[in-house]
Amino acid sequence: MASGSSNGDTQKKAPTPSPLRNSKYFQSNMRILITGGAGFIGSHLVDRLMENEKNEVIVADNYFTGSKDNLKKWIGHPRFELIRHDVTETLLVEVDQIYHLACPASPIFYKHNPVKTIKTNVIGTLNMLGLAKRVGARILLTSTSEVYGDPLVHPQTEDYWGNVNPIGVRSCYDEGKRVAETLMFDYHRQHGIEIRVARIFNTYGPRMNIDDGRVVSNFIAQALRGEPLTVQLPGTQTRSFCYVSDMVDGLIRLMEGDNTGPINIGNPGEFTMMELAETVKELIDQDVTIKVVENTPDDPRQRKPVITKAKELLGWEPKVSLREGLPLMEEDFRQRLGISKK
Ligand SMILES: NC(=O)c1ccc[n+]([C@@H]2O[C@H](COP(=O)([O-])OP(=O)(O)OC[C@H]3O[C@@H](n4cnc5c(N)ncnc54)[C@H](O)[C@@H]3O)[C@@H](O)[C@H]2O)c1
Ligand SMILES: O=C(O)[C@H]1O[C@H](OP(=O)(O)OP(=O)(O)OC[C@H]2O[C@@H](n3ccc(=O)[nH]c3=O)[C@H](O)[C@@H]2O)[C@H](O)[C@@H](O)[C@@H]1O
Repeated sequence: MASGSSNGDTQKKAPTPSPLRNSKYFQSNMRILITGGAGFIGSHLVDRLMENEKNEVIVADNYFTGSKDNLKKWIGHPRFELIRHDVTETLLVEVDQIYHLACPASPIFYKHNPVKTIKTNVIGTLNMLGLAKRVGARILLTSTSEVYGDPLVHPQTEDYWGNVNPIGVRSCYDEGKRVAETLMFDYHRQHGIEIRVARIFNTYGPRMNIDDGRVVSNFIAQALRGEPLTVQLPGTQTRSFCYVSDMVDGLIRLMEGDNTGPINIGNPGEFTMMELAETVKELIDQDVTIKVVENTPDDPRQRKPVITKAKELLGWEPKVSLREGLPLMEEDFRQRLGISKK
């Protein structure tokens, strides 16, 4: 039985997987569903899981912020399947593990249709838990550091309950993810489902949408186009940035380990947005200017993970520093924008 939940471990027996899984004569592969697998983190997770020849990967995505292009090297591969599917509808597949990522992550996208965002988080997670229950699959939710809201405790540990505005413009996402976490733990306690909950902190890397609107992709695209870097007020707000390969490694360790979580997965290096802009300017183009612009409501003022649990329980810590990761992302953005180095 998985451990690590301070929220009451279940006595329920987990649902049994398909009899074929234990068959003496049928050498089955591990079947893994990734919802949101056409997106930024999801497509890197697909790449990593496909490296293992014992894995079959099924991606279900509605392409709202993701794209087939992110998965083009796997389309047609015999161990890979891509389904256009919206997780707010039920999905009938036979799988052993579910990585449930489907949800727009950039604030400009999740605020674009907030009712859809909350449906994705609540109905989408209910549907995936129902699937996990029916087929006896283990399910991992990619929750977020946004469950801590505008945190009054700094840095953030997993036992902090957060400071979230329940009726604000970010609530569709942060309250949506909080309900998704609740559903995960209720299905675990009530039905014995094997759950894993990751609280992801700001992650960046190649394949982010160029016009995604998140800060690292904005600054890199702006620097490459020779446009001013838009630092939103006050500029002293902080974030901790994790490179995507480290994130994928953490998610797989969490799925494969014995701990339910929630576990913070992020890079504890903390930067103000002004420091991030200065770093991008120094690395990419010292001639670009920095322009201070209005912010959006309820923007968290500080964010930094405590990763003691991830270190102790998963043997995980990030390896790629911001100064190492930014040039890797710059290279990818240069190729996609067709801008070569001066
Ligand atoms: N990147 C980060 O910094 C970060 C931080 C915290 C949590 N997360 C979480 O990680 C997950 C992936 O984030 P990302 O950065 O790759 O974002 P992303 O927007 O690139 O990927 C999300 C994917 O989900 C798909 N999707 C959205 N709504 C869907 C729906 N209703 N049905 C099916 N598919 C749907 C999108 O098309 C996209 O492919 C999300 O759950 C996000 O909340 C990300
Ligand atoms: O890690 C997390 O938990 C969350 O992090 C991000 O949310 P946020 O930190 O608000 O992401 P950004 O939009 O990249 O903003 C980061 C900071 O940069 C600032 N910013 C953003 C864009 C910009 O052009 N300039 C700028 O200064 C914002 O005001 C904010 O303070 C993600 O987009 C969420 O999906 C994720 O759940």
